[in-house]
Amino acid sequence: MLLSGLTTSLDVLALETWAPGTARQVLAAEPANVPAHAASGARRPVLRLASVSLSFGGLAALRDVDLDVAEGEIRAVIGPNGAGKSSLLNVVSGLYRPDQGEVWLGDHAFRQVPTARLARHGVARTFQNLALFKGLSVFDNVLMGLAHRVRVGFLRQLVGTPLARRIEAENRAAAEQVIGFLHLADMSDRIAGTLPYGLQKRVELARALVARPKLLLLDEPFAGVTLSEKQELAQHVRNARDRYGTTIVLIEHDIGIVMELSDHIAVLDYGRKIADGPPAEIRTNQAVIDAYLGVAHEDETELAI
Ligand SMILES: Nc1ncnc2c1ncn2[C@@H]1O[C@H](COP(=O)(O)OP(=O)(O)OP(=O)(O)O)[C@@H](O)[C@H]1O
Repeated sequence: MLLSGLTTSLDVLALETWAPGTARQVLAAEPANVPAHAASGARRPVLRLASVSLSFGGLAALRDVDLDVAEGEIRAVIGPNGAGKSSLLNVVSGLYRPDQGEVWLGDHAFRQVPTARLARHGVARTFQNLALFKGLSVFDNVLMGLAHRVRVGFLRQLVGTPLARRIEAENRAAAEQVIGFLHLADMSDRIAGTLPYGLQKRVELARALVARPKLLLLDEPFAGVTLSEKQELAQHVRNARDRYGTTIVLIEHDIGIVMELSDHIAVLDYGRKIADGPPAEIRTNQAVIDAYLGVAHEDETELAI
């Protein structure tokens, strides 16, 4: 418990923190161009993809994709099966290194985002298949969302000290806060694996939010949950953006919920971005309609454009 608890106020110890305006640029494998928003003085996007291409053998999963996601936005990335959605999310979270292009997290430009330092760059993600510790309580699962902030060696030195106790108290308070915010307080002591699937998804959201990420990546957050759970979860996602100002990027097949929830939607088809705009525009975009009608999956055409 102490180990998972020892993290919070050690913002001081974070190796690198997200500090727009003051952050140094790191790890640009090649010299990064100054992005247009910086040159113009416009507010910088929280996430930017610049000409990102990725291929597997001869197969192009992403082709020259640009994407700007503004602070506080809920941005969905949709597209038919195999369009490149997961590839895009995996590039943003550093699991894949693009063949070409850059990913910008605030002021930091990367050819390959360093997965191990994702949290320190203010990014959290959830996974399509739940990645909870099923044998731990809801509370302990949420605490784990803070476990990245302190180095283990330092943490050992701290055990038993007043600082350690203070950090643990702060972590527990942060976990309680987000658990309450997501209406999970009644089941805080329950073993996560015993909860209905929709609630487990909510616990995963709580764990991703506890460190107050600037950017939250949601990988098919509504897959496998019931209709009413979907509505609840969507409301929680919206509340998280409203309360914490979290910028959210989600990939999702349920177009109905995407249309309701998103401020903007980017559409991929065969690895190319074919549209990007507010839901009303996407709904009537002919290239999008053609892309969806070109595949014979009912769940995708349901949204039907
Ligand atoms: N690790 C990999 N190795 C080889 N090919 C891959 C790999 N990951 C993705 N691909 C291929 O890249 C293309 C894009 O796949 P991706 O999973 O990104 O699409 P998607 O839009 O997320 O699809 P889905 O909706 O079915 O999950 C597909 O043709 C896929 O087969």
